[in-house]
Amino acid sequence: MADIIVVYHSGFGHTKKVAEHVAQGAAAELVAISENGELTEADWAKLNAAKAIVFGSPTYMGNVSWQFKKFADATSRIWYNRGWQDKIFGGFTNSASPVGDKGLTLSALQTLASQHGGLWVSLGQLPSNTKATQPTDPNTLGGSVGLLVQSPADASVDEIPQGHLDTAVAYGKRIAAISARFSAA
Ligand SMILES: Cc1cc2nc3c(=O)[nH]c(=O)nc-3n(C[C@H](O)[C@H](O)[C@H](O)COP(=O)(O)O)c2cc1C
Repeated sequence: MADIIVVYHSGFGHTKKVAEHVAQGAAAELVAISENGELTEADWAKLNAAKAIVFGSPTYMGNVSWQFKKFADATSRIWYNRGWQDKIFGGFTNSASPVGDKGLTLSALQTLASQHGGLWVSLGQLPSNTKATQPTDPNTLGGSVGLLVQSPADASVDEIPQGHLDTAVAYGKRIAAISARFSAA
């Protein structure tokens, strides 16, 4: 099984695209939360065996999607048994507005990781925030807690700004590098 799992929900494909880029950077396996907010038993086994878990959700109405929340609540038995204690965690969200209350979603992801006794990986990248900033630059949304991505409301899945996707790959690489440091020799 893969050392790193990116578990995500995506209603319309944009967050899936972000998840694919995080997974590319982390050499991770993707696990999709279904439209009913569920995982297969095989997927749960992958999460339980992973060294690192990366949570991904679109921001819907200023928080995670209900499907992601259903998944989060379904981890309560694992929480009780401390099944994910001391795993590495990261998280990302994607939404239409540059801000769009994405911070609340990231905070929910970080809190979920913390409830499980996890070690949270911040974004670890400087913001691109000068007048000269271009859409191809990294971290133009200035995230720090985790990865923020904007998919403008009229953007197709193929129109997510490249800089945001590059930032996703870099975040995945950081999670993999930190995970490797925590691996038993
Ligand atoms: C029910 C719903 C609520 C949304 N709420 C927000 C929001 O609070 N902030 C925001 O910036 N975008 C919001 N959006 C836009 C989505 O975050 C955006 O379209 C995102 O790319 C969807 O990702 P997905 O294709 O993975 O589902 C909302 C969209 C939907 C369908």
